Amino acid sequence: MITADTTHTTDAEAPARGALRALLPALAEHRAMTARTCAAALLEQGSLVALLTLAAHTVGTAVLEGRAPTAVTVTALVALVLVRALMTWREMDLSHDLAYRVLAALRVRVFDGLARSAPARVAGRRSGDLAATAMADVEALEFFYAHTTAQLLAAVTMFTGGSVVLATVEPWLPAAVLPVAVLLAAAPFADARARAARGNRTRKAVARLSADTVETVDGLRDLLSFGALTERRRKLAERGRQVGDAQRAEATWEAVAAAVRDLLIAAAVLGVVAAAAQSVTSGRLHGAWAPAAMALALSVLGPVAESARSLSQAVALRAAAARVGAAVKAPALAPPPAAPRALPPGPLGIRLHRVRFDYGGEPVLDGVELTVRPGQTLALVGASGAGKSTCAHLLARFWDPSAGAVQLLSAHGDPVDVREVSDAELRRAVVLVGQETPLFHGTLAENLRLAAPEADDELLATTARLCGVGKIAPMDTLVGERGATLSGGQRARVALARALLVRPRVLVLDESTAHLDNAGDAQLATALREEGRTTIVIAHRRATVRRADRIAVLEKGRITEEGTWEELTRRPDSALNRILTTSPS
Ligand SMILES: Nc1ncnc2c1ncn2[C@@H]1O[C@H](COP(=O)(O)OP(=O)(O)OP(=O)(O)O)[C@@H](O)[C@H]1O
Repeated sequence: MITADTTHTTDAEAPARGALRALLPALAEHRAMTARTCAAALLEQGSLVALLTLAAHTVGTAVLEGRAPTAVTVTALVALVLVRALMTWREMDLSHDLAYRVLAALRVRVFDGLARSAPARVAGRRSGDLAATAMADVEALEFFYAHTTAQLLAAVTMFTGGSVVLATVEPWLPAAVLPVAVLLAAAPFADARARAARGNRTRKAVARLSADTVETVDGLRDLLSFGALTERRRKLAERGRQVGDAQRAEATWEAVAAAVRDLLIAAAVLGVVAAAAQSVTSGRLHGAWAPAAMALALSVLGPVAESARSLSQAVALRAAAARVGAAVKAPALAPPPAAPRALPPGPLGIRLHRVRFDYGGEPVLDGVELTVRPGQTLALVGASGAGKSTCAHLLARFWDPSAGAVQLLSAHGDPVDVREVSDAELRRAVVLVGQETPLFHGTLAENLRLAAPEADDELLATTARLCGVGKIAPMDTLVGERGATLSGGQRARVALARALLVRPRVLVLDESTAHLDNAGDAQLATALREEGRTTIVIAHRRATVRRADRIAVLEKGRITEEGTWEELTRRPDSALNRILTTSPS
């Protein structure tokens, strides 16, 4: 059973808290680099804190005591400036390097997740939406990996160290900065739910815009011929506005949060100034420490505020993190066997045994019983929506039946459940060719070799000739994205040749020749028959059905009729005759 995709939250809903935490283990795979990044962040922040504090103390001493700074002090200040500059570069370089490495691995995992759950889960979702998860969401997480963890660690360390120094100078000075630091640190979590929900709204809006844009580009020809471009443009503009509105709402709240942060820091610095002034006037503190304490407070609170801002932004990324996490963890809908069984050698037959299947609602297949002997060609016939393609997808094990079994039969009739066969062996044994088999941007030869990269030029040429691909264009011709430079019939020929290169023992043709004219269909049928493999042909064309050794009719989720063309067409009231009345010749 295939259920609807549940990885998405509604617009207003905040995604689960754990979504961001789940991103952390990816850093563990780059422990050494994470440690170097943290060290660089510590040195970057530490050098600035030391520089500002020492400079303020030096100026205070110069003003109050009329003493010029010593050579050691000047050297220390210059050294701190250099360290700060060096570490700013180093920290940025390392944190981005780390983030890009993590993202590169994450992109592969998202792709693996999509591949694992394809096509069942993918079928229910729009390609633009999937592209948004694979690209935009992963990209958005760059901020989390490059600007959050190391900086937060360094900010906490600097603040703790700075508080200790302040306490050494004057025991109650930290009292002015501590409450502010706590408030700054708590702020991102105070409205985390609302912030995550706002982030979710933005990501949803971006995903919808992406899905509509991809659909528009794909369907440009039809939109143009129906004169529907203006309406589509209006829809895209509306989607763009929705993205803008969602982003504006985020920016507005971010601006308010920034103002509150600045206010808190200013209050803390004023508190430190007041406390230091009090201590200086009462004689407990040397006057030079007043500006130094102020500089110290400011320089340790700055990174805390910056980390609070980063955390706030990271909270808004929960939606992206949740979508990426769901894609990475997507379970396999056709899980691999624990102990794979080898397929018997020789020709393979097929048996669908009491197969039931549904897409989450009413059963599409409800006890299908069908056997195809090794080497036989069977035409599977049925009205539109009867479940023929679903049978084909079960045979290719895109997904598994909810009851019953899909089996491959040895020449002696011994069955092997496709669930027991390794993915690699099954892909070599059973090949499905659909009506809209996509071609990829590249040459004809590259498209043919997709399924059999090891195929040599001779085999390639023979197969291409067999399927009439040789007449289309030279093998090094670029076919354009999705085979856009080829006609429907030419694409069908390439798709069939590509399938034959695998030398499958079972070939499932789902309306694969529907784009061909009758002569082309007949020529390909001859080419395929010569190969002598077991074939299931799903077709509406009368001539294609007629050529099969046997014909099975699928109705109401079951095989209701089976026999040869002569047997089934002899009876005027047969289901086949009924279906063929509305089929092309
Ligand atoms: N991914 C899917 N999710 C939900 N329902 C689906 C999905 N794919 C197919 N269906 C439904 O399952 C039923 C059988 O579809 P299927 O494509 O197997 O029919 P078919 O006999 O191949 O039709 P056609 O001859 O028009 O290609 C239809 O009602 C269809 O709407």
